[in-house]
Amino acid sequence: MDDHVSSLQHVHTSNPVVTVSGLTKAFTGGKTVLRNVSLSISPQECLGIVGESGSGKSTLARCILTLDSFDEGELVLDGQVVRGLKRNELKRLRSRLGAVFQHPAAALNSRLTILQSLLEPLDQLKGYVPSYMKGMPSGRREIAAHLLGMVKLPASYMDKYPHQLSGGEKQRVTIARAISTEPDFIVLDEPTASLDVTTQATVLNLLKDLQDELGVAYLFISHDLAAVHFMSDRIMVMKDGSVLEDFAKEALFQPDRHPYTQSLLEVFSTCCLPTEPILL
Ligand SMILES: Nc1ncnc2c1ncn2[C@@H]1O[C@H](COP(=O)(O)OP(=O)(O)OP(=O)(O)O)[C@@H](O)[C@H]1O
Repeated sequence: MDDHVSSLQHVHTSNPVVTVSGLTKAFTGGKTVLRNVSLSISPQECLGIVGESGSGKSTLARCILTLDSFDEGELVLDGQVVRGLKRNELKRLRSRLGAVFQHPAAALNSRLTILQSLLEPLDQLKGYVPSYMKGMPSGRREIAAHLLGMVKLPASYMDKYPHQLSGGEKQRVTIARAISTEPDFIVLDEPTASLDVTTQATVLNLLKDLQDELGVAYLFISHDLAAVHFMSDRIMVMKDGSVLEDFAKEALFQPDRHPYTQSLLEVFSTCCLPTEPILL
C-alpha cells in the first residue's frame, strides 16, 4: 500500500470528528441563514439537530460537507482546518465524508446499476482496500455484496436499477454507499422524511445498529423531535439560523428547556419509532 492510500486509513482518537466554530453564512443577495453556529461531534456520537423548516439545518450540513462555502467561522474535519486546503486535499477529505439525504431517488443515478452506484465513492479512492474486505476476495461484486448485506439487502440487488427498488430499499443503498469508505462521520439529513411510517422505523433502526457496529459518528438532522430523540446522544435546537440550545438527550423533558423546544415537545409523537427490534 503506498503512502497516499495508507494515509486514508483511520486513526481513532478521542478528538472531535467535526468542530464548527462561529459559522456564519448569507446567500448572495439574501438574508443571513446561519448565525454564529458552533458545534462539536465526538467519535461514535450522534448529534441531533432539530428545527422548523428554513432554520438552516441543511445549509449547515452542506457547509460541514464542504459542499457550500461560509462567510465567517472555522470548520475542522478529522483534525484538519478546511479553509485553505488545497484542491486535492479537499477532494480526498470529501471522499471520506458520508452523507445520506432525504430523497434517495435523487441520490442514485437512474442509469447506473446498484453495483455501480454503490461503488462510486470507492472508485474515487483508487487502491483503497476497505478493512471489511481484508483477507477476503475483493472484486467489485464481492464488495457490493458485502455492502448490501450490511444494510440487509440481498446480493442479487446489485444488478438492479433504482426504479426496481422501493423508497426504503433505495435509502438502504445510499446508506450502504455512505459507509463504503469507512467514514468516521456521516451526515444524515432527514434520511427518513420521504418514507412511510413503517419504513421510517426500519431505516432508523438500521442506522442505529450500523452506528453500534461501525462506531461511526452521526449528524442527524430532522424536523421530527421524536426521531432526533430516538437517534441522538445530544440534541441541538435551531431557529432562524441560530442555535437556541444544546443538551444531552436525557434533558429533553426538563422544565427549564427553551420555550421553543417546549413548543416542539407539544407535537412530540413516537408513532414512527421502533418499539421492538424490527427484522429487516
Ligand atoms: N441556494 C440558496 N440560495 C438562497 N437561499 C437559500 C439557498 N438554500 C437555502 N436557502 C435559504 O436558507 C434558509 C435555510 O434553508 P435550509 O434548507 O438550510 O433550512 P432547513 O432548516 O434545512 O429547512 P428544511 O427543514 O425545510 O429542509 C431558507 O430561508 C432558505 O430559503
